[in-house]
Amino acid sequence: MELRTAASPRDVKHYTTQRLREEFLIQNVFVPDEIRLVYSHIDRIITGSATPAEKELKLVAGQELRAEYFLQRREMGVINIGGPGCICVDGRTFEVAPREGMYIGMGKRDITFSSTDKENPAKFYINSAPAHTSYPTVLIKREGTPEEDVVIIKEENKVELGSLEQSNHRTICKYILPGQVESCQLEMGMTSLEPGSVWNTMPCHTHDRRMEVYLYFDMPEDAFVMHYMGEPQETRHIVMRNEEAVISPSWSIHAGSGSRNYTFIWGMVGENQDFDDMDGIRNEDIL
Ligand SMILES: O=C(O)C(=O)C[C@H](O)C(=O)CO
Ligand SMILES: [Zn+2]
Repeated sequence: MELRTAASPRDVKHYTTQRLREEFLIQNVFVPDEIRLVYSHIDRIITGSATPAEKELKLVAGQELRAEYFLQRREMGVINIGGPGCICVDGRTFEVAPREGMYIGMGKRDITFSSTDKENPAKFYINSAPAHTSYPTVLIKREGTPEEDVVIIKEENKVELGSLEQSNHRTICKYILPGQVESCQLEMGMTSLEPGSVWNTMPCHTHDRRMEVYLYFDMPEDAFVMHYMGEPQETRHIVMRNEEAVISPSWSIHAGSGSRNYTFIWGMVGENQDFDDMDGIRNEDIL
């Protein structure tokens, strides 16, 4: 597991392009037949993936957690951005179709990932955070009929906003948050931009009580997103390619404009789970 330390805004404004990328950008997120994880000291979020192709992959705690098993003191959210696959949690197998997710509660010991078709492997994107209690483990679907251990995302949690005129027409689909899927601190969701719209999270915001990680995807090789970070009056950009993630400290804006439309997964952890607790920054005030 790779370790990233926290960073002060007073230092970050002096970073070169390369240093900014080393601290905040996560590349090679999905590697076939590997579980790859990055541990950040910022709210101790773990960001990573399981990409089972030829073989089943088992999640283990590793040296860094000094735990008997990965979720001994943690919770995790997973969203599959690849082909169909399965996640087995303590002997119970969940079939996870493309764009479906899971919340796996603290205390679940044995977690394995597999793909249905090795030619079109599942790509399980993972966010995990420290937890204090165990909430139910559920499969999260965007549509369908609720069943035992299966939650359907409520219509009120599919929020369309922005406009083509402002190049930011998009839908925020909230997978894990209070009232939808309960968790200790983790919130996760997926935002999809309409064709012709390229701006996410604009007008932008900060939220001092939560940090956030974005994973950009659904982009061809030659496309990119200029991801903007930094204090609102000290903005910097990171050029991001398909299936790369970026860490955003609580003091930083997190927005992007792409060379075309794209999709991204956001994950937040921290002091509260109030999605609307944001400090909006007026377009006139950003520097
Ligand atoms: O496009 C957007 O706007 C978002 O998806 C915003 C993120 O969900 C976010 O930053 C939540 O704090
Ligand atoms: Zn945010």
